[in-house]
Amino acid sequence: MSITPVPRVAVIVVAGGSGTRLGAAMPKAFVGIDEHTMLRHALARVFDAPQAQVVVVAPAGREGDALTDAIAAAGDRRELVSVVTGGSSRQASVAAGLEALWGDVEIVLVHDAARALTPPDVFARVVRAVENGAAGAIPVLPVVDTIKRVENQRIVAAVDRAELSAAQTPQGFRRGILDAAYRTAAQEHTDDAALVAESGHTVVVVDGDALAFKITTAADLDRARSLVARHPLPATGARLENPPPIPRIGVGTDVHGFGGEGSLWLAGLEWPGELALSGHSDGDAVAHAIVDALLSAAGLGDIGTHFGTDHPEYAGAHADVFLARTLGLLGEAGWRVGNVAVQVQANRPRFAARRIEAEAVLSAALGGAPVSLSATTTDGLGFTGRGEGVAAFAMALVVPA
Ligand SMILES: Nc1ccn([C@@H]2O[C@H](COP(=O)(O)OP(=O)(O)OP(=O)(O)O)[C@@H](O)[C@H]2O)c(=O)n1
Ligand SMILES: C[C@](O)(CO)[C@H](O)COP(=O)(O)O
Repeated sequence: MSITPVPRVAVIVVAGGSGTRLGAAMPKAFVGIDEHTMLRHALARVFDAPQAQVVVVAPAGREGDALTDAIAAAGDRRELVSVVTGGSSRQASVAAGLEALWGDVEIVLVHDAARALTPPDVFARVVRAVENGAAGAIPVLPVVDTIKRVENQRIVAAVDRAELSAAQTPQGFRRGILDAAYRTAAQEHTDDAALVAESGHTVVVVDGDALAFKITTAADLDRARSLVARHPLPATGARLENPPPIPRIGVGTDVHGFGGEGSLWLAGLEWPGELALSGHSDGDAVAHAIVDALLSAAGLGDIGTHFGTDHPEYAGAHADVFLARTLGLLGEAGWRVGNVAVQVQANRPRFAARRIEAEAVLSAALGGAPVSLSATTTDGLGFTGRGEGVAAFAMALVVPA
């Protein structure tokens, strides 16, 4: 009985670009989608299929960061990973990756780190097409817009979109064919299929995937962030099949001093006859601590990110405005509120008689999510004990919507 050997597959993950169109303060592959970088997300999906070798192409000076991401994604397959330094174009970066391939690799996939959410199925389709005899295979999606050829701001022709496809990665090739195409390339191309076609080989297409979109602009990054918020990466090296939706907790604190004008507003209630707190808004430390806890749980920054003093619309605003906006931010990112617990430290006001009322008001502002409130004094210690102000501490749980 003869056994057909399984071809050795390598993936070159190109992460060497600067990301000028994204305009972040760092090379694009190291921008965070959540607590993980774009590169880490791309590699998690690469490692979700068995590979013989993974070569990461990093921008000069960021090789160490790339190795950290690669090791985290590889888990117990650390020995498959290497990092090389990229070049001044994507093509030069792929060429650097090709130099690092092991001698026995037979099929090479080239993948953009910028297509960070590409599902493992797409890799499998590309490998299968090359295993079945194609010189090269790339994933494509149909073009959905009406296409025009434009010159000098004028339409000069309509282009039949049925003839067009949008190319994605990973792009896979027989190793010898890709090596030769890179050795003989006469010009710069934006993808590998173009070099292989230029060298006289036929490249076939397989179905692409909407999730394999390239993170090119700030809007693409927002889209990736909102998708990942609902399905975060599992722990180091773990497989991605059916990732469980993980709830997240967050913490928030706030402090305001007495000395504001008008009435006291605290925990969403007005307290006639009590000293007012000072602040850009109404100084409601309880509401603000809850906002911080919810934003922290959803990984959406903190109150200053969304409600800073540079937002005049929040001057004097009460809890309902802050909490409704926070609920909206969470919803856009794919989260709903599980519950909130908040504790106030203050000599005054006395919460015992109005605790239930405050919980109901805060809960209503959060779309009905349970809010529990407790209050304490500090035995005369600290600024709250001296009656100078109020402190609040909140914890929140958010769950995927
Ligand atoms: N010198 C380069 C340029 C690009 N790439 C990689 O090629 C992929 C596709 O490129 P693109 O999205 O165009 O990335 P950038 O070149 O970084 O972006 P921009 O064109 O906006 O500067 C990315 O994963 C990018 O890191 C690379 O490895 N080396
Ligand atoms: C390789 C690629 O992602 C396939 O769509 C694309 O060609 C990269 O090109 P870009 O022009 O540098 O974005």
